[in-house]
Amino acid sequence: MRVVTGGQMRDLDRAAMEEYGIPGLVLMENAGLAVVQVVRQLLGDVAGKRVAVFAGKGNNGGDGLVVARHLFNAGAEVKVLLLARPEEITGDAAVNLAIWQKMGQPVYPVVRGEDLNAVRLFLVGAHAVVDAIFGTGFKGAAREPAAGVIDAINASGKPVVAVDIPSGVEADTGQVHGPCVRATHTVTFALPKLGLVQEPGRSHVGELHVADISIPSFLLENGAPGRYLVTEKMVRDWLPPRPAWAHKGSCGRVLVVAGSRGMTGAACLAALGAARAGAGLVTLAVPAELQDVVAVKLTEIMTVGLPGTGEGTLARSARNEILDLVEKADVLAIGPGLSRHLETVALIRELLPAVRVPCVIDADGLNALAGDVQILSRISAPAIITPHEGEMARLLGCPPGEISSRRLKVAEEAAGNWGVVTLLKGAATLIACPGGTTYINPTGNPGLATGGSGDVLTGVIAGLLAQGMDAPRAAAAGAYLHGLAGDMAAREKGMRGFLAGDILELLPEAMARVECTCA
Ligand SMILES: NC(=O)C1=CN([C@@H]2O[C@H](COP(=O)(O)OP(=O)(O)OC[C@H]3O[C@@H](n4cnc5c(N)ncnc54)[C@H](O)[C@@H]3O)[C@@H](O)[C@H]2O)[C@@H](O)CC1
Ligand SMILES: [K+]
Repeated sequence: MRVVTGGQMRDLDRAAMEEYGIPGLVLMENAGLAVVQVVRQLLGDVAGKRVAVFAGKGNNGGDGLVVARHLFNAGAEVKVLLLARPEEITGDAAVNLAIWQKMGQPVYPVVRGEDLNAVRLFLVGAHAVVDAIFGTGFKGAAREPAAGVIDAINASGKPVVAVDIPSGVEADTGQVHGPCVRATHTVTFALPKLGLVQEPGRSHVGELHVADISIPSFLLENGAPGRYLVTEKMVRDWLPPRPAWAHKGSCGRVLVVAGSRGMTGAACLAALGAARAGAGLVTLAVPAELQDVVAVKLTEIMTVGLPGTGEGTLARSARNEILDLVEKADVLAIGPGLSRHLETVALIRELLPAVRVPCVIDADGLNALAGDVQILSRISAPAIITPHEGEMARLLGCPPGEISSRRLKVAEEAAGNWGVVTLLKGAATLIACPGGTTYINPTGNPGLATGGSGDVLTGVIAGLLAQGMDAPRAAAAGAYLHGLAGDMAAREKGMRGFLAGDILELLPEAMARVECTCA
């Protein structure tokens, strides 16, 4: 499903109105009706229920006035609290305000500090709150009186249905710079906005509903490069079929180059991730002194010992042996637990430009490139990098704190500049592709912040690549399935304590769920 900025949504609204003649009032009416539907789901019969509708001075407030009218007609006791003077309301919102007033219904302006007492009083008796204060036109931090109203709504503990976006979230970034409504439900119109699927905005959304407001569907999903939320259906459609005549040689061979003394777990988890994702054959190559250790840990994975340094890391002299192994593989996954030993760093830097199969580069495979990141542009095969924010900061040579507020921009610039699929881990994981498409992954939970989780992801992506998926889809589907397995682990074992091994255990079930569910 496509995800848009506020500006892109305005363009779509405008196209619907100007090119197709759909009046703005019709869009606003449909928007309001969609919100009413969710309020009805929440309250059941609305007759006699008290609903506080907070309306701002823009079109989001206009939507709120439509909601108020329909709830009133259904018998609800509706209070409209207007965060503006009535004369400040213009356009379609003013039409809906006039209708409301002609129906003999009052509006309660909230424009001064002392009006907040009345707001708190209304909230005490309310069964539900409709937040139509700010929509896609909001930027920065809410000023008074909206700031105080938002705090009062949150303090009330009442269920809140946000109109289009919780007030206080910036639609384009998900940034929250001041007071922000914590919604139980958000009804967004036509397409999700970027701010609804990126933190910290995402945590304010509650249950997300995407409502049709009659914008022609071909305007919304035109298949052009853009930002897309990964859905279960997309992953199902992408997963390569496994034909009846499949044999292990036809399901892809993955070579995992990973591990160092003290970091054998990372190597094993990556190898198992590839196998669990369905790769036919997986070979794990580690420094020779570790081969016996990993061979004991792994039953289904083949192991190879490579020349090592005195510190138990891969030696520079391993280059040719690795390239020979790569020749026999369909995919290379490199990086988990390799260490930052100078010789190993040199090996990685020399090796990558010579690789001719699709590869996934993670962890120390990426750390090795810090300071010489242009090596990525010299990889001739499709490549996927999977940094977390710290690794990305190292690659870019900037402080780690500078990534989190502009994750989307960072990932998209990296993909464009380096010509590699860039999977930036975190909530939500982003997969930016050199072709201009970015996928946003909705699955996963904070429990995934556990050692080894990223190594499993590297393996899963490599396993999907080996089965014939292209790099963007393998990365996006890998993130989706890995997050889904994490969500299942959280449900089964509790979010705080599940381990990377639990993600591995649940991957087959996550894939089965995606493959079997009907559209
Ligand atoms: N035809 C359309 O464009 C449609 C728009 N719709 C609704 O309209 C919304 C967008 O409407 P608008 O563009 O009027 O914008 P908003 O309704 O989001 O209103 C923005 C208002 O808030 C003010 N504002 C911005 N930042 C502020 C801050 N930090 N503190 C205090 N005030 C601030 C602005 O000056 C502006 O008056 C959508 O979110 C959606 O709910 C829907 O009715 C569907 C159709
Ligand atoms: K809102």
